[in-house]
Amino acid sequence: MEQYKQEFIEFMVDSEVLKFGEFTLKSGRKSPFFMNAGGYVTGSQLKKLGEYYAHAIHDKYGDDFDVLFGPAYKGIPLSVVTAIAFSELYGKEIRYCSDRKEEKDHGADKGSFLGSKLKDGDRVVMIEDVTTSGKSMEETVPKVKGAADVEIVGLMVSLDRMEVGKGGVKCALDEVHDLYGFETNAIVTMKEVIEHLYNKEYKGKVIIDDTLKAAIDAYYEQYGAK
Ligand SMILES: O=P(O)(O)OC[C@H]1O[C@H](OP(=O)(O)OP(=O)(O)O)[C@H](O)[C@@H]1O
Ligand SMILES: O=C(O)c1cc(=O)[nH]c(=O)[nH]1
Repeated sequence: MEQYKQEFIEFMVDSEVLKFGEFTLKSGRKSPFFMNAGGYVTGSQLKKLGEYYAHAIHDKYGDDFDVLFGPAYKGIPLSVVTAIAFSELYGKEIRYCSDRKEEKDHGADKGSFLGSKLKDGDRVVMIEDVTTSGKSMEETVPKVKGAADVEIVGLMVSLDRMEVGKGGVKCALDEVHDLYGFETNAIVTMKEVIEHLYNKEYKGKVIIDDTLKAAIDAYYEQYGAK
């Protein structure tokens, strides 16, 4: 596994963003792990997070795009920190845009979006923390396409949870690709997280031990891509 992937996994652990326990997901699935991107809270964590995303996006999609779109809520800080990092690292001014979960009915920014207005001809990169079942993309892509005549270049998530989409067979990220025709990529996959943390000491502690690994395996029996 590449060095930056190992560093990113350790960054998630150090930032207490990668959690193990019992969590109910947006899709209703009950998962023994959860990546809480809302847990990046300090200036230096957010700066680093933006840099990881900017590198990954530049690597996969280049810089020929105009807007980073992050779905509410956690996509809002993700798109903001990545737009800052992109300008610092690559000297390219990318605008950020996000949707609102509730429509705003007053002020100069009424409507369902915040940040930059989407314009005809914009090339858009979608940015998310995770795609689990694809539900969020299913809700967001029509909103983005409905706002202007834009082209979605691709989606970047930080963790590919490697779960089936709503079709029940393919990985959700592949399903999103098939459905909408844009590329989907992740900084790291859950397989890489397990490879890096299972039965290995990190800062004096084994984070994924046999018991936790068994719970993760059972989860993948049910929800892993077939
Ligand atoms: O692929 P899916 O099954 O849709 O799951 C992934 C989505 O679920 C979470 O959003 P959520 O709305 O729960 O969180 P937030 O409001 O904290 O961003 C996450 O941020 C993704 O957007
Ligand atoms: O599917 C989800 O709701 C979900 C999974 C995850 O790992 N992190 C998150 O914020 N949401």
